[in-house]
Amino acid sequence: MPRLAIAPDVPRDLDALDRSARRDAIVALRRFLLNTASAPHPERVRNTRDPRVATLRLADRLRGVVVRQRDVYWLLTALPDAEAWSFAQRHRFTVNTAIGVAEVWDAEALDRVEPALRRSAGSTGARLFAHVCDSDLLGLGIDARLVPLVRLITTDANLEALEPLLPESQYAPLLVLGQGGSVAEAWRALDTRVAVPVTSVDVTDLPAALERTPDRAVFVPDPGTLDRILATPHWATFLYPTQHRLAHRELYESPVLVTGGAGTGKTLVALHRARHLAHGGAGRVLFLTFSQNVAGDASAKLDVLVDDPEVRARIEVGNVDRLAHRIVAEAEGRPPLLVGGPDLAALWQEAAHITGDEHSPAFLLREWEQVILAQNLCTVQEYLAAARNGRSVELDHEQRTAVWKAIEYVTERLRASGRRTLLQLAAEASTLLGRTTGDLLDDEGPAREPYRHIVVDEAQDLHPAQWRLLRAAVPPAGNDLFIVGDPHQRVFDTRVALSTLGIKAETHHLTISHRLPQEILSWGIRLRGGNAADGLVDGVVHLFGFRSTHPGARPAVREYASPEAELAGLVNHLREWINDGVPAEEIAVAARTGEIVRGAKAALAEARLAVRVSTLHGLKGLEFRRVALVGIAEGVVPAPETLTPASEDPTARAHDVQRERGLLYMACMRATERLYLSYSGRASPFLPP
Ligand SMILES: Nc1ncnc2c1ncn2[C@@H]1O[C@H](COP(=O)(O)OP(=O)(O)OP(=O)(O)O)[C@@H](O)[C@H]1O
Repeated sequence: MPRLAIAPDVPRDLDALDRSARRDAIVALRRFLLNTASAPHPERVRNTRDPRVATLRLADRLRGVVVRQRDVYWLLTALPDAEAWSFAQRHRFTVNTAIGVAEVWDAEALDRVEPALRRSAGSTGARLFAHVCDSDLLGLGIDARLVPLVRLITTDANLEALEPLLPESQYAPLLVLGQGGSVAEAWRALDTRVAVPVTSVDVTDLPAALERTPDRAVFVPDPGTLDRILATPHWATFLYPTQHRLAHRELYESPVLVTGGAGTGKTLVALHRARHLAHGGAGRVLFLTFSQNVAGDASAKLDVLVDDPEVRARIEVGNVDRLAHRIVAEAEGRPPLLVGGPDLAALWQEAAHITGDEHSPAFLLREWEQVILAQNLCTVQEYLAAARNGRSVELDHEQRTAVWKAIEYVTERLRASGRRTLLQLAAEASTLLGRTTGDLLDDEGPAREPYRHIVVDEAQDLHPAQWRLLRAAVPPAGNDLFIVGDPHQRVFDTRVALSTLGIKAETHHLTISHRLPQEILSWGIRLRGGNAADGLVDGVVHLFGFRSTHPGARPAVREYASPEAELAGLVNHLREWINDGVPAEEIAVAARTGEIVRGAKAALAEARLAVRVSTLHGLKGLEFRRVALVGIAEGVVPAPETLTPASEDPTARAHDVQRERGLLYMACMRATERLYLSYSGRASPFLPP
């Protein structure tokens, strides 16, 4: 039986066909897989650079190009006859000598650029790779036939022009060396191309190389798998090498933390990891994300990703608040009551008052959440002795006693009315779990298994009380916690290093955004300030090396004379987008305040533009082709009422400003294609000049 591996271009090529040609091609591929009498036969092509190349006739005037070795056929593309023959003649195929991945070369194009490179090299003695010896190039897997060409490269521009002609496993190390990086740095770049680590490489074994190249080749064991691959998006089948390596490792001895900039595929890695763990069958998998909104999105993606209903049933999707709610409800026999925002605010007002208004309600709330609940301090003695990390205003013994009294006032009132906050619920739930054998974790009945694996998305915004709950919800063992997050996109007030909570995680970092065009990404980095962010990791996470795979349009920033003119401008802009052919459901509009959101909703409803409108927070974890952010004005972003007065606590204020900046940055980073921002009056101070 032939074994078929398909490249990511194949589903795209078939999608571009008319219906009947597509259907014929799929039927032909099914026959090929089943090796029936009517299956297409490999047909030799004259004058190929690689004798293993052949074509398969898939439909009328349509051919698939395959590279064949032993029983394996690597289907690269499906094209009209003449184009398929030309593709087959132009390309050659190799196995990278350093990392063992399969490589595709447009050899004809490389032959064509050689004379130009030789001419430009003749006019200067400068050589971009003069500082690198041949053995280092060869050691990095640079193809022996490419080395003479590399020696002709004189400038960065020469090298950049070669990018589209080279396999990424060749270009990535050359780029680093060309920019003056060391051989060790070039190795690190090459490492991003490794999905399956290898100890020794047999360059003659293409089938083995394909197994190590999951972004370029996926084996199709049966027609059912073929149908699934053709029916699902690229991300469901073809993970990029680092993503694949992270998601598919058999065993992580300790918890894992994957950080990375916006659109680097963290959520996709987390979803693939959940599938991998559920397939392993060692026990239930809990996939947690921050809000119910995003949980719905994750659940839909898992439905696409996991076709076996039994495996899918092992993965539960939720958010941490729901988990806490459920555990407390089950233990207490009824759903817990939550306190509403205005009632809680009133209680903090009263608490500030009874302690002589020495501290503002906001100060007391922060002290409660960031010191007391964060460290699970239960008595005044514990509080008096506790470290107050991140709080810059010193409190002496007497002041701490007064603050404790104020906090006790609020917690007593809550207790008396039987109400709790979500963080209290999380703390309560972890205490309850500590006393059970895990039966509180089960929806369906008592005495079932606790979770065996927890996968956490959007981890940057979890509070220590919530982390303690997650730690209690999964027994410490291999593959217990798989965590992904981006501290630069934090939108709440938590900046906790996992190690301080007893979660010693192995960390990994993703740097390539597959969502954002480079122009939006670069502009966003300027908005964010480019500086490091803390939280999750020990130390800080940098934006260094964060880049995109593709170019695009620069963000459009528009100033208007009045809020009314701004909304009229929004309507016009959205009409242009719709006229460009962008479906309304792929457009999002967002603003910082509920009032501006309401204004935008009314204006868009009147203009009959049915696009999604939300707060900036409401965009968390989502993505849209086009994003419009309105009211990005001074006095609105940052929202003044969320900022601690500098006179009260300058550190808290700096954190508040950074959180608001992170919120706007996160919202900008949702756009896959176009970003539009507008304001009336003066621009938000966060907008880069
Ligand atoms: N392997 C892949 N195949 C196809 N598309 C991908 C792949 N990886 C990432 N992408 C693209 O990048 C987008 C972002 O992926 P994802 O949502 O997982 O990123 P993220 O790092 O979680 O982003 P954020 O932190 O901003 O929420 C995907 O929706 C998809 O468009």
